[in-house]
Amino acid sequence: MTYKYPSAAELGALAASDFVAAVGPVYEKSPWIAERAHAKAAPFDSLTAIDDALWSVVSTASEDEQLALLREHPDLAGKAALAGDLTAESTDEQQRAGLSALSPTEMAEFTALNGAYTTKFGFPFILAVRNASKRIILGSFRRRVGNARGVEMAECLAQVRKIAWMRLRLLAPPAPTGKLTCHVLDTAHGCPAAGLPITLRYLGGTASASAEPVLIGHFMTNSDGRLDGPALSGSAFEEGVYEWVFAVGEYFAVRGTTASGTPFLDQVPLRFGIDNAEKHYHVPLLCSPWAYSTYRGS
Ligand SMILES: NC(=O)N[C@H]1NC(=O)NC1=O
Repeated sequence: MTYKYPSAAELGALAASDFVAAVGPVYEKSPWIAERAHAKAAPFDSLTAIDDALWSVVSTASEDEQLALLREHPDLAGKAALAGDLTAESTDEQQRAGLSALSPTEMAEFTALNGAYTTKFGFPFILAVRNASKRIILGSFRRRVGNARGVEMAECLAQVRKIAWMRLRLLAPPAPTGKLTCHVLDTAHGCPAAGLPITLRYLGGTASASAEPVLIGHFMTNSDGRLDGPALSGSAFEEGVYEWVFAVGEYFAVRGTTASGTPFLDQVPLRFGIDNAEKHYHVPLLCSPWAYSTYRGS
């Protein structure tokens, strides 16, 4: 597999002006951060090393500089966004979160919250929204506007670092190493659920995704209650929202556990988010004809 992107080490070895041109935008309209990090600690051999060096500049900057950094951020669904006046990075993030398609009621709430928040704290509300949904964003906004200023200053700086990390990863995407697996256990009989049909669909890139689901495949658990291999791995495994549908009713009907022709648990849908496709996500299901539970396994 070939990448059109530089490796993290190539990015970290760039001369000062090229480094600032490439990495500068990860902190919104604040290239001084990349400049100082390069002067202090280049070259860097990994994205983590770049992230640490950038953050060390931000965390040791004066309070005035930190405030200036926060104030470079555009409001979420604010005037700049409406006027199409955002940086390329912010445009992408706000669009992916569905903020460019708000209903009039949602828009009115964002406008009111943006006003109340900025009046109270003197800087804009900041949240890393790339993989968030508008409901999650609004929930966080309503809660955080009630916080004390010191708490919000620290939270906004932490969010700014998250935004920078997500932007950094887009500059030099890591080789895909993650995978998705599952395991079904029959808690009515105390054994693996063998021969249980499962469907997997991809619902889109963000938690607000409402695009047509994409069928990834139909699977059947083996004698150990697992799939024979990962349902997704490598470059096919993308961040976003997925849904398993477990045919629990059919499984118990075939085993004769369900007396009635209308099982209580029929299909069990399980919608889950992947926010780091470099990781292994193991999604087990424990089920009986009457109950189920799940967790993020390993
Ligand atoms: N205000 C604010 O949080 N802005 C941003 N957050 C984000 O992820 N992209 C932005 O533009």
